[in-house]
Amino acid sequence: MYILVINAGSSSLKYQLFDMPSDKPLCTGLIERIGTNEAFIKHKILTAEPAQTIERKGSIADHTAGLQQVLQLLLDPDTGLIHSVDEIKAVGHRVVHGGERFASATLITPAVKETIRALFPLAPLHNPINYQCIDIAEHTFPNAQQIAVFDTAFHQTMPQYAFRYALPESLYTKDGIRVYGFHGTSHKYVSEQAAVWLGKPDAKLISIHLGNGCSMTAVRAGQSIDTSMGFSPLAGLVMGTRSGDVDPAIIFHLMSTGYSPDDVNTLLNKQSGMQGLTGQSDMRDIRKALEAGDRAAALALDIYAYRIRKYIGAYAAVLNGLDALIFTAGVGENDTAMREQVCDGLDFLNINLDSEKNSIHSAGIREINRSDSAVKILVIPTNEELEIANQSYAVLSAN
Ligand SMILES: Nc1ncnc2c1ncn2[C@@H]1O[C@H](COP(=O)(O)OP(=O)(O)O)[C@@H](O)[C@H]1O
Ligand SMILES: CC(=O)OP(=O)(O)O
Ligand SMILES: [Mg+2]
Repeated sequence: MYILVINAGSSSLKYQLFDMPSDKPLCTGLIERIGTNEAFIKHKILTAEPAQTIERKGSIADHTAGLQQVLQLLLDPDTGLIHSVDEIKAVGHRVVHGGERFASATLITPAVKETIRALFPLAPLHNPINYQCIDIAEHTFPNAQQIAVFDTAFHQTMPQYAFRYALPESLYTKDGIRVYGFHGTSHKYVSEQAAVWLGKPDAKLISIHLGNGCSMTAVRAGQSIDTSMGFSPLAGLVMGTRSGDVDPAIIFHLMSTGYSPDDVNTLLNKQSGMQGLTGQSDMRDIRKALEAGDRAAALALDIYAYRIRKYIGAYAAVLNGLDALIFTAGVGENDTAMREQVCDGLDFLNINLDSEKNSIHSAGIREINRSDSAVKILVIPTNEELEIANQSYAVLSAN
């Protein structure tokens, strides 16, 4: 059975076509820098021998335009993997915010769509895009089942003392103001891989997802017990364009100087983080700036790494011990220097990185700690699409 998975992030769209239940990927693709004139699509056909890659560069205005190009590639008379839309039996969608309603994946009904829409204000960079992708997929594949897999679901195991803010109770009970946490599909996937790698189902883990959005999760025995994003994906670590943690009083101060609520929202979500500190949000560009001697880039990288180290300390305390740190997502998997900087000076926690192992790139799971390090340091490529395909298949099997 063919399941198409659509993973729309804030600036990218990733997709994979799987033959389920064998987990076999037939094609995989990525669109990056959506919303710019330098967008590009990389579409890899894995059934060809050797694998064939089709690349296109140019302007892609938004996720809708991007997804339409993906559908053309899938249905292309020469290189397409499907000849009729009905070959795809289900479409699994990443949906970032599921509120408290969804602790697991679900079939998309009009009521589910309405809930996703009601959560737009809480995930303004994500839920509207996820909703658009669902609309397009329903239209393009009218006979396929549509399934939503939520970033928030994995974090529904957090204890109340971790997910509640110190605010009047009615703001939680009536208005749903609490920590939800995000990137749950990725944290779940890599923490399960780590537990298998360690041979320890009850492992104490800190999962560090560093993409455009960045978050960390403390995982004990396969369950999320705390996470760095909060009510929205704006809290916690320094990100590509998001500030992460700031003193809320800054917001009132800005508003007293003439910022509107919308201005502050745009400032913190789109003009802050690495973008605000350096003028660029993509870590590869920031690394180039650093090489060229840019002092703002050096400081921004220090702030980015320092924030991660603070959360490692906090989560080691919350877990009362630590078996492994996991680095994942674009920056976590690829940025050797950032992993080195994060782990430097954590030897009191028995976290000891091996610089040589850290600098070797290879596919699959890698252990980059010294052999005498009590805490393992793992690089685990995330695969949110595979996790979404598996959860979607499970939903279909149960219905
Ligand atoms: N080789 C690399 N070195 C450093 N950063 C990288 C590298 N490859 C990708 N990245 C960074 O990873 C980030 C994107 O990560 P990704 O997980 O794809 O994000 P998202 O899913 O949020 O779009 C970008 O900041 C990009 O610069
Ligand atoms: C929730 C979130 O921040 O997602 P992304 O990293 O894909 O923007
Ligand atoms: Mg992502």
